Amino acid sequence: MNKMWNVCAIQMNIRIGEPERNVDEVIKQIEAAVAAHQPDVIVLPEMWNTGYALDRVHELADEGGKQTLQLLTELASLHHVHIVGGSVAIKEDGQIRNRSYVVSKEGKLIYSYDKAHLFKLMDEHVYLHSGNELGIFELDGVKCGIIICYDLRFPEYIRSLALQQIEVLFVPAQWPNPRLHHWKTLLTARAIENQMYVVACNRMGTSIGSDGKPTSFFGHSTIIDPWGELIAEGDDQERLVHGELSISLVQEVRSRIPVFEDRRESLYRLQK
Ligand SMILES: O=C(O)CCC(=O)C(=O)O
Repeated sequence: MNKMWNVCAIQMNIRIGEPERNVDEVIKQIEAAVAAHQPDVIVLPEMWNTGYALDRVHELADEGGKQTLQLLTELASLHHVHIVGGSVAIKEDGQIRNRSYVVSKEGKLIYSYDKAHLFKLMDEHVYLHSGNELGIFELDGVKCGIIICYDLRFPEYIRSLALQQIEVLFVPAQWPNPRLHHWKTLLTARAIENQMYVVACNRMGTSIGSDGKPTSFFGHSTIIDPWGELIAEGDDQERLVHGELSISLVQEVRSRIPVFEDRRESLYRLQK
C-alpha cells in the first residue's frame, strides 16, 4: 500500500553558544509544527544546540548526547511524531561529533549518524571527529537516508545511499550565504539523479562568531520529489516548511527511467 507522509522542516534561528535557549526554541517549534500540520515526520536543522561555537564546543557539547536524546524521545512520544533531530554537538570519549539522532513516534532511538565530511571552511576538521558510516534507517517501513550539510557536495556518497534503495533523503544543514545557488542546485540534482525525495532543513538568521564576524543563513528549507519537482521551499524567515510525500512515486520514477538498472559500474573508476 502506498505510504503518504506529511513532513515538516523546522526552519528556525539558532543562538550561537546558547544550548539552553536553543532547547527552549526547539520545544516551542515542535509544538507549533504539530499544532499547525500534524506531521508524520519533523526535521530539525544542523548543530541546533550550540550553533557554530566551535572554539567553545568542548565545554558546550552535550555529554554522550544524553540531554538531546531525552528531549527528543520525550517530544516524539508526547506528540506522537517521528523526529529526524537535525544534528547536535555531542561529546563522547573526549571527542566531539556532529551527530543526528532519529527517534520514532513511540519515543525510541532508531538511528544516530555522525557527519562524515567535515567542512574545512568552518574549521570543523580542527574541532570535530567525522563519522565513518552511511546513514540508513527505516521509519514506518520507508527506507530513509541521512546526510548532514556539506555531505551534500559528495554525489558518490549519496549514490551509495541510493544503491541501498533509500526512498527519502534527509538533509539537516546550516548552509550560509552566499551559496544559495549551490544549495538549490545540489539538492535538486541529488533528487533527480537518485530518483528519491529530498527533505532539507536549513537554519535562518545571523550568528556572530568569536572573531566578531557575522555569518548569515538563508533558510530555504526545501522538499523535492523524485522527478526533481519542488514540493515546498521556505524563504529566509522563520518558517515551518511542510509537504506531502507519496512514497510509491519513488518506484514509479525508477521504473519509468531505469537509471539504476542502466548503470555501467565497470566504467566508473572512482579511485584516484
Ligand atoms: O558546503 C557548503 O557550502 C556549506 C557547508 C556547511 O556550511 C557545513 O557543512 O556546515
